[in-house]
Amino acid sequence: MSFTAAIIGRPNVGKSTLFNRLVGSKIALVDDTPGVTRDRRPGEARIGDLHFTIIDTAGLEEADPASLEGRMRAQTEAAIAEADVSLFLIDARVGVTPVDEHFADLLRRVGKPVVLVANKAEGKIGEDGVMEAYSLGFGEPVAISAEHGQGMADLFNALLPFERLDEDKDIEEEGDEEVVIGPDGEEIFPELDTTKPIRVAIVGRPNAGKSTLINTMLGEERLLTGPEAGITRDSISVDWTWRDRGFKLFDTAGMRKKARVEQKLEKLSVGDALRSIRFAEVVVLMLDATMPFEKQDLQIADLVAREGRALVIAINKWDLIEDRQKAMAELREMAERLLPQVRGVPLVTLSGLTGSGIDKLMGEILRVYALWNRRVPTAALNRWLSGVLEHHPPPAVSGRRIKLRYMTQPKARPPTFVAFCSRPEALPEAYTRYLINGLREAFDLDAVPLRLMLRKGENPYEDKAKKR
Ligand SMILES: Nc1nc2c(ncn2[C@@H]2O[C@H](COP(=O)(O)OP(=O)(O)OP(=O)(O)O)[C@@H](O)[C@H]2O)c(=O)[nH]1
Ligand SMILES: Nc1nc2c(ncn2[C@@H]2O[C@H](COP(=O)(O)OP(=O)(O)OP(=O)(O)O)[C@@H](O)[C@H]2O)c(=O)[nH]1
Repeated sequence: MSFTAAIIGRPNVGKSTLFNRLVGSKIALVDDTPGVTRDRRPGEARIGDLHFTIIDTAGLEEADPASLEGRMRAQTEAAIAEADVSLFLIDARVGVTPVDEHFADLLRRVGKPVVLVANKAEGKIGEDGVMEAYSLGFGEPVAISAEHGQGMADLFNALLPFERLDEDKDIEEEGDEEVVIGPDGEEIFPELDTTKPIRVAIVGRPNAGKSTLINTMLGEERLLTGPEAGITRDSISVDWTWRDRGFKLFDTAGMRKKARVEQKLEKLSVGDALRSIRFAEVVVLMLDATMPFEKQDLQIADLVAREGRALVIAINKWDLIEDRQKAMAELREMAERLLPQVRGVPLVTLSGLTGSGIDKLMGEILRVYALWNRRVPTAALNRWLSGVLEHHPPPAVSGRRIKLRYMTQPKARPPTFVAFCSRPEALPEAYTRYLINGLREAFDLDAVPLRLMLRKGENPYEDKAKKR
């Protein structure tokens, strides 16, 4: 399964040329006259074995910034809306122009992912333009030459995180199944399907010991020998059974280093981590006990929280630690201080080399998986809410009390709650945090990310109740 990218940029930056390069057949017109191609055009693009849909927005008349309104804006907005990511092209030979800046504003306002691309970067003339592109505020530009096919490997790496695995959709769509209402009005939630393998990604910095752990689990040198280059990425996972429960284990960097020799993998990119996180239901972040909580570890933990996956932190190479009690106290302190966004996340010490601690790790994986799938009955939720409102009601903002009326959990994976509120936009952030922490405590939902959404409105079930 693939994703959609939109090529965005002012006329003549080389959008059609890039489109042709990626789609591989000359179906888009290329011309020196600005505005030569027309309308939005989708094509099936390919870089290496990365397949995706690309939308070209070429062919919009040159307009001065003031009149970026109109056709150009409408086309661009439509393309951005359709796409998972925008390839924002500038002309490295010209540098950043006011029209580029207007496109940048537009993209920023929409707030969807942007990959900044400095085209026509072949040779020396483009160098200044590439540097200038940083000023647009979309991070490091990917320097390419669409005409000469340069920079395609970098573009590949920049787009890789957006590739959607087949599993992605399943993960997102499960957990909001229809809830059956029983004879007494109580909700009957679907049972957790224990026949389905639990998808576990093992992520961490190079050398943390991911491959060693998986090899020990599997009891064979499987990762070191396979998989060969060219195997589809979707199938890079290994099946494993632990105490009658099926697992699919996934180790990106360790496996892909062997699978993709063309890629620079000295350092684990955020894109790599994001891929495995998306694949997983439970993510095991593996730290090296001799140098825990480095910047990259924290970044990965943050990604896991943002993607809403269940997290277990595995402290590996525990066999090397002498004063374990002291080390554990320090690790707990660090986790609390450095990772407030994943409060309560389990820390498991182990040695992938000797195999000690693996049972403990598996136990925690099962525990957080169950929590992550947890459904709280609406009645219990609202009983809890009325207690909260009594003891610690929302504050008054600009002289008026904010009313919270009703709460429900429409989905799990991760547990996601909706609260109906008279003025959601005015409810202070601190109060939302208070509610989330309260939910954690009341329903034993520590250790997994929780989502709380505020909706404007009354209790949606009140009318029904009255009618009855
Ligand atoms: N030097 C150089 N020229 C390029 C490169 N890519 C595109 N061009 C040239 O730039 C001009 C414009 O390219 P197009 O692909 O038509 O640009 P566009 O952004 O689609 O333009 P509109 O259709 O006007 O929106 C053409 O003359 C291309 O040959 C490149 O990588 N290097
Ligand atoms: N003492 C000790 N060493 C370990 C342990 N686990 C792994 N190592 C060593 O750490 C080094 C890195 O292990 P790998 O399993 O290759 O690490 P990785 O995280 O898969 O690394 P990449 O493939 O580069 O991402 C190897 O030399 C292992 O022998 C452990 O539990 N204890």
